[in-house]
Amino acid sequence: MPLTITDVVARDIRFPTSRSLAGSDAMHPDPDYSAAYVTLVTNDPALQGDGLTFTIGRGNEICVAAIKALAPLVIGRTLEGITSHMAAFWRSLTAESQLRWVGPEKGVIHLATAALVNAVWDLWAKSEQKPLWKLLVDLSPEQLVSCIDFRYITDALTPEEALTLLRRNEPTRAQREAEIRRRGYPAYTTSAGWLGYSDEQMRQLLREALAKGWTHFKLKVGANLEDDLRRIRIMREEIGPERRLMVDANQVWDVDQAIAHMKALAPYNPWWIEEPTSPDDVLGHATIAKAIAPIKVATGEHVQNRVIFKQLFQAQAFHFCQIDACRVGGVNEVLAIILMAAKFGIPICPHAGGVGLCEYVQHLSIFDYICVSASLEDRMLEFANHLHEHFVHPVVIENGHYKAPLAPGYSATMLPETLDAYAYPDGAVWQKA
Ligand SMILES: C[C@H](O)[C@@H](O)CC(=O)C(=O)O
Ligand SMILES: [Mg+2]
Repeated sequence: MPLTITDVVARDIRFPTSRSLAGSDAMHPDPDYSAAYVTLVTNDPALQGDGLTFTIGRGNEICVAAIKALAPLVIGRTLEGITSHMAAFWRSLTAESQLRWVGPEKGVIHLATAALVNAVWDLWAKSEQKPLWKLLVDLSPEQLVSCIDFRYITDALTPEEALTLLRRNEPTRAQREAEIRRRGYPAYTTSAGWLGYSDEQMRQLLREALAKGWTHFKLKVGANLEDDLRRIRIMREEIGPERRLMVDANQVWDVDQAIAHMKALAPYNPWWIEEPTSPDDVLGHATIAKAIAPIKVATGEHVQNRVIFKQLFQAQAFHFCQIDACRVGGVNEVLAIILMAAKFGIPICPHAGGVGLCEYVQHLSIFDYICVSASLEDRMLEFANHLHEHFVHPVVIENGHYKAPLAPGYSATMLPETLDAYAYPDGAVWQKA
């Protein structure tokens, strides 16, 4: 009997993080970290696929509705039927003849696609008894390329070029895998620098983070210049002149404002400015990047699909590619972006400030290192220290590094008691509120 998806359960899970201001930034001062959470039920009671897409509260119910709209495209399909034609499966979701109109390949419908597609990859990895990164690492270059829908990107990356990029490092995959299993993947922390934290709280968290061995720190900016200057001075004082400091404006500025603001912060030696302006403004990013050099530009958590990433690469508009496991349409599209980044020589530093994102992106960076980039230079995973206790296999951090996850799957499976208690609006946590 082939493994068949018999049902799709979509849940609205929300955590009241706005009460502590964890996750706050200049554009999103009160996020309730949330997940539109998918379970693929199969004809094997011992095997299910779990996936999620990340939102920050209100609107999560819209993602759940979109998942329900896509579910009939998945129910009744066999895992083998999907995985043997991965690119066609992905296109069957993103190019569905009527649903496409409410995208295409962007916004709520694409977030929902990510939840479903990631759940399929989780199911595949669990059925192979491998963590997702290892499933990817064990696929041949041909198999990896066959997972990608190249529509709209062949002017930047052809399937043949993707194959060449993957074959380049194939003979040395094993040594990098051994290294990652031994040392883990380097990371930076965002957890001390949320915008809503007081100066005292920030100092305290920075001291704790330094004691734990963190060497790279991100600070939220963009409220007003006076506050930003005070907060960046505090962070520099605490971490010293050598450690890396990155700032993140979460899209609040116009292009000229971003340039002026970053010139004012330049004396504190920020390494990158993240999301200085609208994520859709490719040429605006390029203008900012030119004007504020040597400060670099990072973006990606709101870049909606591989097409906009393609333009950012082509226009030399950014220096760090911050893929998000849920913003684009799941693992398949992430593979396309990782390969384009390799071709254009841009390092991948995934976005992970959200629930479940750290659990996800560790797999993507480990795959990138072993199979594609073969380099750790200027590459780091983000770490945000929230809500990991709700996962069956939470991330493990040691001395500023993610340890390679070893449990089968894509690591986004939540505990059953979490799914009950944090269900919105009926779970105990929300009923009490
Ligand atoms: C609303 C989120 O917490 C956002 O601020 C995360 C983010 O920008 C990041 O982690 O980077
Ligand atoms: Mg950010």
